[in-house]
Amino acid sequence: ALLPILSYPDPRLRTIAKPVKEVTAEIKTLISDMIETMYDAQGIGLAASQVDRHIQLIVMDLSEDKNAPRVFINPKVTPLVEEKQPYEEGCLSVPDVYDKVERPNKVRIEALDENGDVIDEVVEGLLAVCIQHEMDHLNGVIFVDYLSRLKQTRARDKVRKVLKIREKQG
Ligand SMILES: O=C(O)C[C@@H](Cc1ccccc1)C(=O)SCC(=O)c1ccccc1
Ligand SMILES: [Zn+2]
Repeated sequence: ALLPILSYPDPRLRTIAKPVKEVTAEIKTLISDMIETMYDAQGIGLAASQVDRHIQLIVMDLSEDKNAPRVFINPKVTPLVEEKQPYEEGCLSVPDVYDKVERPNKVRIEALDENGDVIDEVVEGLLAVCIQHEMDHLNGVIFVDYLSRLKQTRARDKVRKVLKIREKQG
């Protein structure tokens, strides 16, 4: 089922997500709903925080054909390089706002997948950028927090406009 995505600056987006204790049937349903919602919103990632579920769960799909979803449960991300690179980021909770954010572009991901199996990978490039963006969501951080006050104000105004237009479209 499609889930509503919280929009910036909704305070619920600031909630700190709790670890997942057990991958229950309910969580498996949430995982498939999040994947469906991510594709519908044309995203490459989605954190449970964005659908108002405050558990440490991320879904991502960077594939061309949108047919290779990845699930990360209780993820831990460790930067492997000091140097930060800028990348033009967007966010499904801040629609139509894109801006450069500097992040390390090589990280280690330790997590569990949807079967409870261990994931321990070194990733670079967009995958590294995206997993850090999603991890931020689980810690109540939104990419606009890294931008200037002026850009944050513009982002708020932009989201308000986009939501009004979407409401009219029904
Ligand atoms: O809000 C989210 O977490 C999803 C977000 C993930 C993300 C995209 C790009 C850089 C960092 C994190 C999106 O999917 S935004 C929409 C999108 O598909 C996209 C935007 C910019 C570059 C590449 C993809
Ligand atoms: Zn986001």
